[in-house]
Amino acid sequence: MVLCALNRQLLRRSSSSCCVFMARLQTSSRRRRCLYSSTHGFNQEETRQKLRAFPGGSVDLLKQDSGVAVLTINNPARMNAFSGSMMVDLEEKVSQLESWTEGKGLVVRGAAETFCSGSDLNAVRAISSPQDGMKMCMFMQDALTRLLRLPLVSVALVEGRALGGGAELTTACDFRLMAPGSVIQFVHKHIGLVPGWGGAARLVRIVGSQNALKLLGGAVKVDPERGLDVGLADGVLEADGDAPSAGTHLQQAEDWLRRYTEGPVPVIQAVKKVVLAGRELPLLEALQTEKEVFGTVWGAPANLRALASKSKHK
Ligand SMILES: CC[C@@H](C(=O)O)C(=O)SCCNC(=O)CCNC(=O)[C@H](O)C(C)(C)COP(=O)(O)OP(=O)(O)OC[C@H]1O[C@@H](n2cnc3c(N)ncnc32)[C@H](O)[C@@H]1OP(=O)(O)O
Repeated sequence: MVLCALNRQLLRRSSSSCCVFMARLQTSSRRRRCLYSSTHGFNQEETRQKLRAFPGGSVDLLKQDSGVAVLTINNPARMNAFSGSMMVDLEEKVSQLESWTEGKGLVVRGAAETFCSGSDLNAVRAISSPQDGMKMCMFMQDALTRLLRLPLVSVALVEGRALGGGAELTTACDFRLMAPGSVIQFVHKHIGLVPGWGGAARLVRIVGSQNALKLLGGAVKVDPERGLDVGLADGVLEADGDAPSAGTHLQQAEDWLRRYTEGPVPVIQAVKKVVLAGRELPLLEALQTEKEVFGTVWGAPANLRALASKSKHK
């Protein structure tokens, strides 16, 4: 009796939070609600203005007809470190991707064959007050959480170095591909910090708490071999131009991603949504979300076409 009541209560609660999760998953042209609000002492617009005071570089978005977009962190003079204006750029590009109804995949990479060396240390020195540091942290946590929650299958193409916030950025993608000679390193400890852009929370989910503790506690240089070993890397690319068939690292990353993005947009987006629900929600809520998403593809054109073609899966 008590158990039944508890179950009913849990189901009611899970169904209402599942609706909230589903609403967040819906792509719309509206700007998404930020992870933080005034109750956390955060004002997104005010933080945007403050960050814009530290200009330099850009974050560039190329949406392609294939349904795969390329997001480039572009500040090569500073090894693609994030200036304040680039943080704002990133959040704006994430907003654009949230309303990209034709999108299926995303490659995140750095310009000039290196990934990203984290926050621009000049900006970090200038905004070293705890309050401003917190605001930057909340702004980037929001942008990177929304990046990972996009209904697109995303991959970080790591060439050169991914340091500090750059290492955190790789964890905001579904997959990581490492080029020969590349390094992912959570260098935070060496500068008296811990990750603040959500990188630690995501790292634990990717490699487990034992490995995360080793990587953060030892500020370990993760090369491709170690990346594969601990489960941080999902693949290693061939050296650019090594085999004529291999193509550039970007082409290799797009080819690698294709196996997950081939197919109708609603189906690919649905796959990402159910995995995301499983990753982020307690089981009952994840099941509810899976049911809702299932309802959007059941009997839909791609499903009916496949049934009519009597396809076999040999
Ligand atoms: C909140 C903080 C945390 C976070 O957000 O999570 C961070 O990310 S803090 C930043 C962490 N990153 C670093 O500490 C990287 C520091 N840089 C380096 O270790 C080296 O520069 C390098 C990335 C290993 C490259 O070394 P090298 O190949 O020898 O080149 P240079 O050192 O000459 O660098 C070229 C040029 O780029 C500038 N640079 C590099 N990284 C940054 C950075 N993060 N911020 C600002 N500027 C950066 C470097 O100063 C050089 O500039 P010039 O001296 O003007 O040529």
